[in-house]
Amino acid sequence: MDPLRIGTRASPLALWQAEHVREALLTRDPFLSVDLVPMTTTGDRELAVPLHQLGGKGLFVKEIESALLAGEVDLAVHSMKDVPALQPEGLELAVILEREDVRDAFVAAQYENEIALPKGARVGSSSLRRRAQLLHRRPDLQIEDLRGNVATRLAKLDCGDYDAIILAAAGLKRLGMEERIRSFFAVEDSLPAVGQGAIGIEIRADDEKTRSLVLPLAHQETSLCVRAERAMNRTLGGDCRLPVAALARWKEGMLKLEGRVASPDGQTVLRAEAAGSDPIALGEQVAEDLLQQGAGKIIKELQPA
Ligand SMILES: NCc1[nH]cc(CCC(=O)O)c1CC(=O)O
Repeated sequence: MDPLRIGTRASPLALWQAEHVREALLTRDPFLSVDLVPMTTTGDRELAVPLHQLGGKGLFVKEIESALLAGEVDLAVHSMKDVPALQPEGLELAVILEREDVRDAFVAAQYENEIALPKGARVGSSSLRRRAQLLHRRPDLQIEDLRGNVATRLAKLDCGDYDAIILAAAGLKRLGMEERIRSFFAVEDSLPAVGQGAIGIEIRADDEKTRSLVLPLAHQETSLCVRAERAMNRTLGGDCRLPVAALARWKEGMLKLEGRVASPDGQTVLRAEAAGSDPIALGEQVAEDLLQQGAGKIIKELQPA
């Protein structure tokens, strides 16, 4: 049988995630043959440009989606955080795996957490979402751009470019670098990105063979939560470059979704929350609430010209 080809970014975290999917597939069927096909994306290449200024959505997935559509790979493994709210015609997010830690992590040499940071300290993050929420509480801090894969960002911290940096806990944990985490942000303080901590599998919508192989890897609860967060993002017209945050949780048969849209300077943080059972309706409801409060204006001002 032809090997199943997994398209992935070439970063260590992306390779870990693709390998994780490969192993899960092989656990179910040891006779499968599964190859990884690593690729470099625009988001990996354009490191000099702040994320939110790079034009176009899906900078970390576009090349992989093209390879999928062209039949060069059979499935793509993504960080859900990097996947735009809409899939290209012919592709489908078939599976979302169980979520890792959703929180943002505080990483620093000298300081234990945000409270310990002196006035005017330099914090590295290229995420407008992290920047805005941190500045909301600590307008004195200097947030500076920080791009590159996890190891690159840690190296920039280690050489003294920043007093602290913020990274997703999930990435550090997966890479076995949990000991670098000095503390975790409470989700109330740094509400995560849509899909943060979750891995998704994208396939060609008409590829029933691959679909049946990957479907057993789906995690029901995570799927519901991430679909609610993504429905919110879709309604807002947002993507991971914008100061948009969301977290859905599943409790006793009910979904609870909290969403935020912030101005990049952190002065305005709009918040909305609702509960329900249908993830799409819930996501749309929370988005409508945020739009009522003026989220559209914040998002519009941030769209590249
Ligand atoms: N945009 C890069 C990216 N995409 C996914 C993760 C972390 C892992 C995850 O959220 O699943 C990261 C790094 C980071 O935010 O620190």
